[in-house]
Amino acid sequence: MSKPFLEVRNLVKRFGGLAATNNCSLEVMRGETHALIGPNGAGKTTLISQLQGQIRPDEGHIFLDGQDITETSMERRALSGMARSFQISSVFPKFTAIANAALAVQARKGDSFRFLGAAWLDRAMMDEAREAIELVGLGDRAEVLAQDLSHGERRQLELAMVLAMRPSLLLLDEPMAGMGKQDSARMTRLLADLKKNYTILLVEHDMNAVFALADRVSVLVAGRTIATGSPADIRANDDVKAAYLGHRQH
Ligand SMILES: Nc1ncnc2c1ncn2[C@@H]1O[C@H](COP(=O)(O)OP(=O)(O)OP(=O)(O)O)[C@@H](O)[C@H]1O
Repeated sequence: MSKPFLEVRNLVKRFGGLAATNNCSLEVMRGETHALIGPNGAGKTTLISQLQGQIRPDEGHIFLDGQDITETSMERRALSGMARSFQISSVFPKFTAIANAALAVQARKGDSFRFLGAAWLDRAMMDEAREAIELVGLGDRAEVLAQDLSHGERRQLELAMVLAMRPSLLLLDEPMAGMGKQDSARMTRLLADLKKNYTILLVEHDMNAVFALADRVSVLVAGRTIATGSPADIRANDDVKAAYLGHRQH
């Protein structure tokens, strides 16, 4: 059996008396699309924040490609390929889609977002930015200001910005949030295409998307992984069914 690309071992994060992740363990194999599901408040976002390095665990370890990164800074994790989807708030509304993607390329090259230097004077960076924009299907919207994009298109732009980081592991926290049926379906198709080339950890409430995309699914309940398996296994798992009873998803 090959080693996991991402391994989470007994992660604990407490907020006061509440353990948001409570001895959480998880393994994601290289090339896999692994979905993380669970009722509201189960600790999914807290787990992703610990993987990204934004929140430090109280206990436990995180390994990326065999390296213990539990104490590694968020910046170093990003540079070593761990990329969380940008939130809409990190998109610059008055910049074009492609300029936003260029800033993400620039960030990968070690410059801060704050130094808006000459990102768009650098031909190579612009080519990379265009490639990312085209990968997410926004090629013909490249010159549109981010503020004039639809909600769905802005989420596509966030994805382009993550891809511009050349990630080895994509952490996607609810990429379909706030989307209508049509946009969700488009994002699902886009991710189905991307999953061929990336290792993805996907947190998502949209079960149609989860079951369409995931190679394996882990179920988080009260901060702990209660089951991991194929989508078919998870659908049939009695513990999972019980955990969801009374927890309607939004
Ligand atoms: N910064 C914080 N301070 C205090 N409590 C927090 C903090 N962040 C999260 N929590 C609590 O930790 C628990 C897990 O929250 P988290 O957002 O990780 O769950 P989730 O599974 O992502 O939920 P959802 O599906 O609703 O997004 C919740 O009870 C939440 O209220």
